[in-house]
Amino acid sequence: MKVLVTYMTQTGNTKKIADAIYEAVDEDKDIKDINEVDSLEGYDLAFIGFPIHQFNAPDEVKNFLNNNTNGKDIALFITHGAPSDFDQVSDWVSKSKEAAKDANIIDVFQCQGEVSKEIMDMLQNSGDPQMQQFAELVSKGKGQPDETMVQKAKQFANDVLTQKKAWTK
Ligand SMILES: Cc1cc2nc3c(=O)[nH]c(=O)nc-3n(C[C@H](O)[C@H](O)[C@H](O)COP(=O)(O)O)c2cc1C
Repeated sequence: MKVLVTYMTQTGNTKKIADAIYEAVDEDKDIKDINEVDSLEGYDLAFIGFPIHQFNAPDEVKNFLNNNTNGKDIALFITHGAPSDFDQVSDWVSKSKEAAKDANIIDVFQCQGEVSKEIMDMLQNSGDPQMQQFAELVSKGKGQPDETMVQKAKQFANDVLTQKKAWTK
């Protein structure tokens, strides 16, 4: 089986999870920035990771999912500034999955990722109480994804592979 791990990252959080997944995969495997991937041809399974931007997958990721995942077995991994159990996270995940609606999405991993200082400053200085409240919420994610999350991501990768193998038997 040939496996691809591909990701978009700006500050390294999603790449940290990508590296953990790649390490856990005990198959013929590649890891690539999403900008280096032209298609999923030749891969039996792709793990596709990205951060949430403005409550959704970034446009370039949505385009990639729309254009490349039709009929493919994929698993998504998503990082965001909010805590994992924040009630809006499931909405953001659903919206992201919508962009890959013609894929077979085996599973989705999501976790908190520390928000860059630039974004924190922007939220704090916005003058918008809702944004400032959000800044307070995401400030608790300093140091995420941590080692516990890295281990969870590895477990996720193993579980996805087990499911994929069960189907292709
Ligand atoms: C432009 C921008 C928009 C963001 N919007 C959200 C958001 O809507 N919800 C959220 O929880 N985090 C948001 N974040 C935080 C990132 O999703 C989070 O820090 C993520 O882990 C960054 O991943 P990366 O280091 O791989 O780029 C945003 C970050 C940026 C830069």
